Amino acid sequence: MQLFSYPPQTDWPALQQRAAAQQAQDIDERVQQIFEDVRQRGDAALLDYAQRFDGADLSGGLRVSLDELTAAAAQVPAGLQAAIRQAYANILRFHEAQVPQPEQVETMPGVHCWRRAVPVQRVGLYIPGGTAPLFSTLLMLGVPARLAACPEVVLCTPPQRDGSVNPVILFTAQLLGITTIIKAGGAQAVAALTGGTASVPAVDKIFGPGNRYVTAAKQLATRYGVAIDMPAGPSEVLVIADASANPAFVAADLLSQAEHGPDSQVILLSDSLSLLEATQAEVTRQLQQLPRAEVAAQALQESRAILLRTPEEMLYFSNQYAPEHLILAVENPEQLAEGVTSAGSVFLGHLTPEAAGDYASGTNHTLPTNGYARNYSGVSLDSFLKKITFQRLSTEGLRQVGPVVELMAEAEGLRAHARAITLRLESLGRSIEQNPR
Ligand SMILES: NC(=O)c1ccc[n+]([C@@H]2O[C@H](COP(=O)([O-])OP(=O)(O)OC[C@H]3O[C@@H](n4cnc5c(N)ncnc54)[C@H](O)[C@@H]3O)[C@@H](O)[C@H]2O)c1
Ligand SMILES: N[C@H](CO)Cc1c[nH]c[nH+]1
Ligand SMILES: [Zn+2]
Repeated sequence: MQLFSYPPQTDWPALQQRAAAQQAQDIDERVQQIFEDVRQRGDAALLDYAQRFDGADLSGGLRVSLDELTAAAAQVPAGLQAAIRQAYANILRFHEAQVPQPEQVETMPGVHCWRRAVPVQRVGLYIPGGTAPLFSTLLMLGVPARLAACPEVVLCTPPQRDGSVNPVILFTAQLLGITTIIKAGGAQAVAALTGGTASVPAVDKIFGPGNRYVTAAKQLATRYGVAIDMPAGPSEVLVIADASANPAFVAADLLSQAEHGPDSQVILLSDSLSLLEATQAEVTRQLQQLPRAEVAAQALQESRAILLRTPEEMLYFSNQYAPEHLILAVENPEQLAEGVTSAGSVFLGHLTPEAAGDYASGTNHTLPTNGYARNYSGVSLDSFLKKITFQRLSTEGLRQVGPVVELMAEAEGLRAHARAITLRLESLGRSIEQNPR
């Protein structure tokens, strides 16, 4: 992890470009080929990719059978089952608070307008499984999908080498009532959810994080009329730490995102050189103890520890960078938090590790990466809902709003629009004097 002091502000956006550059053309081209292949060969293409990328022989079928699903719980230790249930309850509580309230507005006498939330009808949930089976991600997507009452939920996740799906993922799926589970990962899974195959139903919206192939594939899916939650690629964290921070805690937080993948990026900002140096020493020490040390070490090569001058400067940097996760390991985190304008999710104080949000505190961990926190929110209940507006005009309402519309339509040169009002007003017996023209 390289140490920088006072980098010129003009260099800051360049940090963000790193991942963008990696989202290179070759990945897009590869993903396009995979889409075309899945479109032409359907399930046969999925079977080939499972063999090639996951080392799995799926000739027994792409779908998880009911037997596989029901056998999963017995393979999950009771303690882990209880932890998953607790996380489920917390995530549910947080997302239940997002249930939209009914809206009814009478904008003019007799003009009634209202909005109703309806679930996206067919949703695809992508659960990463390339290097770690992220059953926690299934909770993050499955809980709001269930709360929204989406009628059709299709889960895709890469198979293990023996052709099975990780039992903890299956146990979590059972908890959520999800039964359509496809053994497919990467861009090919996203392609299958986009166009459908014999075994994979096409969906209206695709959710979930993944590596660069998955993220590029989701972005390609939007060109075929399928919606996505957001670009949620390789994990990131930015920590703002002052002299009051504990270097061991900060190092652990940085490593917790570095261990996700070689293309993760972690950034440490501080106005204390001694904190930066102590944290770097801790990172080196703790890294050696990690089973995924090699992965984390690769991520650290493109990560940065940066000495800045003031809390305002650190906040400015962070808002420009727009991290997926922002940790405020400072004495007065509330004050700094008020100035946050771009971040996926924010963690305040020395006792709030980002790992809490990854698993169990209740907030959603599917978040925008690579600077997309500038213009996207993370997954929430809203992501699974569409809001449809309704209206009804009474006689009084038509008389009130009609003349306004007639005038505006005429001014735009759209006579048919005006006539749709005029004919109705005349049917109600509007006098010539009432006519606005
Ligand atoms: N932003 C978020 O909210 C969030 C949340 C959780 C995880 N993540 C990120 O998700 C990612 C998970 O990545 P992962 O790789 O472990 O699992 P993954 O499931 O995303 O990807 C695995 C699949 O990638 C495909 N693949 C691998 N190499 C390929 C190649 N050379 N060509 C084409 N396809 C290839 C394979 O099909 C494989 O099944 C990590 O980067 C992690 O940081 C992000
Ligand atoms: N930190 C990830 C989001 O970037 C989510 C996760 C899942 N498991 C552990 N962490
Ligand atoms: Zn994580």
